[in-house]
Amino acid sequence: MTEMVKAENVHKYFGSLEVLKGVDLTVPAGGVSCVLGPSGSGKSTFLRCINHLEKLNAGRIMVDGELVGYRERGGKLHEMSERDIAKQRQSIGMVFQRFNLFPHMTVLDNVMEAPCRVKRESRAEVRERSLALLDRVGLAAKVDNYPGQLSGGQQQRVAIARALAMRPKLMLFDEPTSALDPELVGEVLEVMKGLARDGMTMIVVTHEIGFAREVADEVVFMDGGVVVEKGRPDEVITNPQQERTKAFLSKVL
Ligand SMILES: Nc1ncnc2c1ncn2[C@@H]1O[C@H](COP(=O)(O)OP(=O)(O)OP(=O)(O)O)[C@@H](O)[C@H]1O
Repeated sequence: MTEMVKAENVHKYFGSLEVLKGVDLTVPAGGVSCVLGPSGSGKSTFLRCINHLEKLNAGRIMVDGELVGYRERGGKLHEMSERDIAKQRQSIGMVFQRFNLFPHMTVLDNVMEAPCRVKRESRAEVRERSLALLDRVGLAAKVDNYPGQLSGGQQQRVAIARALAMRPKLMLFDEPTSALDPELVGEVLEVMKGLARDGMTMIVVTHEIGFAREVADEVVFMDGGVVVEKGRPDEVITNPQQERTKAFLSKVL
């Protein structure tokens, strides 16, 4: 099994508040992990540590065999150079609750922006790839529109295409459907299911239990900065063992 993500004993503090208290997670290449848990349990912070948006205070994270961050408790952080961080971030796509597209740029230009600016790839190549990606997320007819002309679900699909345009080896989703009107959630989840079928490695923080049940290879339940329980969906969702998992699921199911 090739490990795409291996996180061990990750700790994160904001001031004196310990938000991650020793989180472990392994995702094999091509695997999908869905992270569930109540608000404030540290799910977003954990994703942000993987993507260098936060620095961990202790523990270790590897992505595709390369170190993201490492620190012995109380010791010095293994510092990656800014250049190595930038390079690694290019291989990790992230989709947030809020899509933050550039409002003054067309859908196509939003998708092309990062590969052209950051990777300096040829515009012609990026354009072809971006058009194919927009077709894949069902937005071939909208490439010349501006984000403000699209629904929330369409904008989130653009955000997914934008992340994919960088050809990531790992996709992180942080509650990608939480800001959407209920009738628009399904179209975004369908795109994500397609990605999973195509073998993309994904970590998905979500409250969509049905999606987790259908798509996840592993479901991870976090509460209070720790992984309370993890396993296959039929274990964690259908037959949870821990009281905290049962209490959470009884509220959301
Ligand atoms: N930059 C920050 N500075 C201080 N505290 C923070 C910061 N980011 C997050 N926190 C706190 O860390 C805790 C965990 O937040 P986090 O967003 O990781 O949880 P979550 O499980 O993703 O919750 P939600 O489902 O509401 O997004 C919360 O108490 C939050 O207030």
